Amino acid sequence: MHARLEADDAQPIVEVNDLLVQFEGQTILRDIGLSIPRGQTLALIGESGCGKTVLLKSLIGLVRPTHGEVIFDGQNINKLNDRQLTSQRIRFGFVFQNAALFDSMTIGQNVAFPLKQHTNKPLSEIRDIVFQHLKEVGLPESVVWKKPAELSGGMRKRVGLARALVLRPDIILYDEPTTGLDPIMSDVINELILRTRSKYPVTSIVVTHDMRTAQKVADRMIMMYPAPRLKEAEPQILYDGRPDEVEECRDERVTQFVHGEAGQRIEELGAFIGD
Ligand SMILES: Nc1ncnc2c1ncn2[C@@H]1O[C@H](COP(=O)(O)OP(=O)(O)OP(=O)(O)O)[C@@H](O)[C@H]1O
Repeated sequence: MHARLEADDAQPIVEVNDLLVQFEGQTILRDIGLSIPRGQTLALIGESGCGKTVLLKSLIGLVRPTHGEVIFDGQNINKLNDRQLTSQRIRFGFVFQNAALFDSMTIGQNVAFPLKQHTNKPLSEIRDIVFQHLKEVGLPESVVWKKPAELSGGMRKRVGLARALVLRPDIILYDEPTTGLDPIMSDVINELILRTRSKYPVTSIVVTHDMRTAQKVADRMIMMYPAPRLKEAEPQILYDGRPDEVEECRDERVTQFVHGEAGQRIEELGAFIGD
């Protein structure tokens, strides 16, 4: 039993092999190879439109690869039928950029929603789980009767995190968790990502444009580059390493991105400011 557990732990939770995704002949992802060990917190960075969301959607089977495969917990998700896919998808928790709460429901109903949809737990237990998770993300019990519109952006994000956690996911996908928040609330969210990881044995993928978030929460950082602008045979992942070692990367596309410098891009975009 013990040996089996060790073997399972050694197997990456996600493996992407030779992934190619094209839409109407346009290549968005090419030759992506990625192995994510269990428990890792991976920050995924890269400029707008480089394919981060398409990669996340590929991981959960919402985008079908043109070529290659995605293995989730030992199963090729591209070979699963709809029912099997749904049962795998509930092992993912999503924290969306805009929290994606149901406006017509109360906060309590929002957090309870996945439990009602996917479990047969009695209402009293659901209630307890909702209160416990609101507490974990630092929200008072009184928010349970409020509607999302009555909460600040930071509070809504925390409700989104509580909702993502109630089914005890194996993997959490955070989509730009700090976008639109002030620096203090951004740090609150970063702390919650870290605390979630230390409390639960969860694997996390954090899509972010915020270097402070990447450097604070992640064990590993990957920077993607838009496929159409790559040189032939160049890998699409330009950086794969520790966030705090990114300064040592020799590729100036990486360091410019990290420092927020336009570099060559201003010329490539054909931007014109009269001189
Ligand atoms: N279903 C689709 N059909 C056609 N093109 C698509 C589809 N989904 C995404 N794309 C294209 O794929 C490219 C990558 O989009 P994606 O949303 O993954 O970028 P991103 O890196 O997540 O950007 P952002 O940081 O702005 O969210 C874009 O050019 C987009 O227009």
